[in-house]
Amino acid sequence: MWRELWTLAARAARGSCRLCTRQSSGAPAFGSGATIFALSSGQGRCGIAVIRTSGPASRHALRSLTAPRDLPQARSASLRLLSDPHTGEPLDRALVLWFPGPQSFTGEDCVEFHVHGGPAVVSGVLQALGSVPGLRPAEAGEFTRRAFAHGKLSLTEVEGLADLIHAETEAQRRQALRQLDGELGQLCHSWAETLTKALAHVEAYIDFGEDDNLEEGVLEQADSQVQGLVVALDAHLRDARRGQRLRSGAHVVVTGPPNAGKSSLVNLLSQKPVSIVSPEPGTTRDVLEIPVDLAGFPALLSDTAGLREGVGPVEQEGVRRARERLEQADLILAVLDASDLASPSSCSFLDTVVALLGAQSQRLLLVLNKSDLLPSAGLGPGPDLPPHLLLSCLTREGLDGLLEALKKELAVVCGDPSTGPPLLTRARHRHHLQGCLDALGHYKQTRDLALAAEALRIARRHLTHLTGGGGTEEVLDIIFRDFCVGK
Ligand SMILES: Nc1nc2c(ncn2[C@@H]2O[C@H](COP(=O)(O)OP(=O)(O)OP(=O)(O)O)[C@@H](O)[C@H]2O)c(=O)[nH]1
Ligand SMILES: [K+]
Ligand SMILES: [Mg+2]
Repeated sequence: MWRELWTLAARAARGSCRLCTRQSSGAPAFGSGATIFALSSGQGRCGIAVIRTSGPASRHALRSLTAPRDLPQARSASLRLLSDPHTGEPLDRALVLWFPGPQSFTGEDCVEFHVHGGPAVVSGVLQALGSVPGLRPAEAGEFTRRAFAHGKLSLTEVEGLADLIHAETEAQRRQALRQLDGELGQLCHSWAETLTKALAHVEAYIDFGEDDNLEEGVLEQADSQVQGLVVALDAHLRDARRGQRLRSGAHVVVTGPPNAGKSSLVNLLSQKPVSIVSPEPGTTRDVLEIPVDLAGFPALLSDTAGLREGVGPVEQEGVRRARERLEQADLILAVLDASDLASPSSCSFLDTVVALLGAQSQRLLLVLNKSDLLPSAGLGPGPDLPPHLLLSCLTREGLDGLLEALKKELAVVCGDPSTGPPLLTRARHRHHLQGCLDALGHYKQTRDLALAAEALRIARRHLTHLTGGGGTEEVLDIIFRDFCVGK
């Protein structure tokens, strides 16, 4: 239905182009080009829906729908009767907000209509806007794109905004807000400034190297600036993709011998019956993945087949897949049956998998499940155990402790968005930082000053591209594709 509304509005907008009358308001408008409009709040029946416009005809659109009233005071809400500009038919009693540019989200003249969220009201207002000359429906991400074009947001801030809209966990929200605040962009700007200084020194030496007036040691200064930058960039790139994990989820893999309660744990953590649980060993055979919010961090939780040898070909394939998945894990949840620690399958799991993964320093939490089956004295004498947590999937005892431990581990794996330097959340960020670092490598190697200067320019260009300066259209298209219509 929403698509139909949209087509109607688009048609109304196209119709108005044929009639094309000039803007009647004599006041100078801020911004240029077409004026766009869209439903900016979520789709579907709701209490209040927000429709907004951006562009020079916003003022005219507001006047047309609220005639004969004056423009409301800038940036404060006013109650107005909206009616169709052609038929005069009342559409809704709504709050309207008038944001004259450049003090608006896009930097252009903008209007927000906060209307009642019924489909008929929304479609009526969209159609009315479509019939105002100079207005057309917005494309996906077009409001944000205009904000970027008018210097209201840098590219990393745009990405932060997209992430904020899509954020599903607390940690993602914090990270997105920091990026929206421009922290990563500011860091890149300060790095680019360092490079500009170094470049100025090298160029001065090229131009006036023979000149006695040139202060001593200009080249050495440039070298030490570059060296400092290399160290900083290196540290950022070595953050081991934490920011990307925070954006797209850490891989958390549940493993253990058959029947330890792996699937029970996956169901408990995801709060959904995603995996089949049964008393029969070998129930899970394929890798089962589910995105979850683990203690505020985004994770992709994988349930896997119980590890054992000498079973049928199907289960063996499951075991092979489980091992493969373990290699890609950011964090492993190793599960054992606490009441069955002396069994051959538990011992073999502890001796091989847990010991091996520990030696490879992969992050691992050992969970002893079914604690409800233990005698009241707790774990009896048994094998020497590495640090572990006791849990009962059945009674949920120990769940809080496990979530607390998961939170600590995931803060290491994903980076803690409340502290520390801004994280690189996208492959694009890494690409440009690596490009910058490579160019600085060339700078250090070459003995030719002209080539050294060029290397500094290339390095600086990578940093500028990262924040969207001189960005190519394709990059912009990819980034703005993440947005929905109305944003
Ligand atoms: N008493 C008790 N039983 C549990 C607990 N957790 C799981 N179980 C039972 O243990 C059995 C095996 O549980 P699953 O979750 O299927 O174990 P699994 O490790 O996924 O098993 P496979 O997929 O076959 O390797 C089921 O009968 C569960 O009900 C627990 O905390 N306490
Ligand atoms: K089972
Ligand atoms: Mg299972």
